[in-house]
Amino acid sequence: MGDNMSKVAIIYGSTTDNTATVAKELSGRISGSELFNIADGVPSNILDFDLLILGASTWGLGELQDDWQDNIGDLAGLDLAGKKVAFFGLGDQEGYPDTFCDSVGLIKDELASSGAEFVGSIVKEGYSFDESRAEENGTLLGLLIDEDNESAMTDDRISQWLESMSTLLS
Ligand SMILES: Cc1cc2nc3c(=O)[nH]c(=O)nc-3n(C[C@H](O)[C@H](O)[C@H](O)COP(=O)(O)O)c2cc1C
Repeated sequence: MGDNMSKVAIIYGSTTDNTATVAKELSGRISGSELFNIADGVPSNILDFDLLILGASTWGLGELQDDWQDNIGDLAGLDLAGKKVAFFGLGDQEGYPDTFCDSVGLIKDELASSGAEFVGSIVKEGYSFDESRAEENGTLLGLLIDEDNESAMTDDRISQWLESMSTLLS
């Protein structure tokens, strides 16, 4: 690993472990990345990282996962100028087709004036939801995973997303 490699933090919030599982998978596939649970608060060394990969599930009807809800204000209060931020979200397209992975869009909105540059959007292909705050103009704001209905697609979705991120991760 060279000195120029981006330092990557993966920060997740997860209620029933699905987002945690994907976060761990990403962490295993992004060499040198560090993994944090937002339930422990915003990492004290967060400003040491170049790329923050933020992962959240969606609860209620389009609501932010609880641990993110408790801590998003602290993250949004930081100056993230010069940082890149990417997203992944866990949701249920069949049960919640109008709020699929909304948490991703909610976190992005909270960070709108943080100075961060948002990266990791990907073409929407092969999903079956109606509406999502994680979608902007036909593009997905990040990696969206549906463990409830399409767990067999998770591995490929992760691989395709990491491939699209490869220049940022090298
Ligand atoms: C009560 C309840 C509400 C939910 N609301 C949404 C929702 O609005 N949008 C969505 O995409 N998924 C929703 N889900 C699905 C979860 O986000 C999904 O199961 C996810 O994988 C959970 O991830 P976690 O275990 O990391 O918390 C809901 C699930 C439950 C049980």
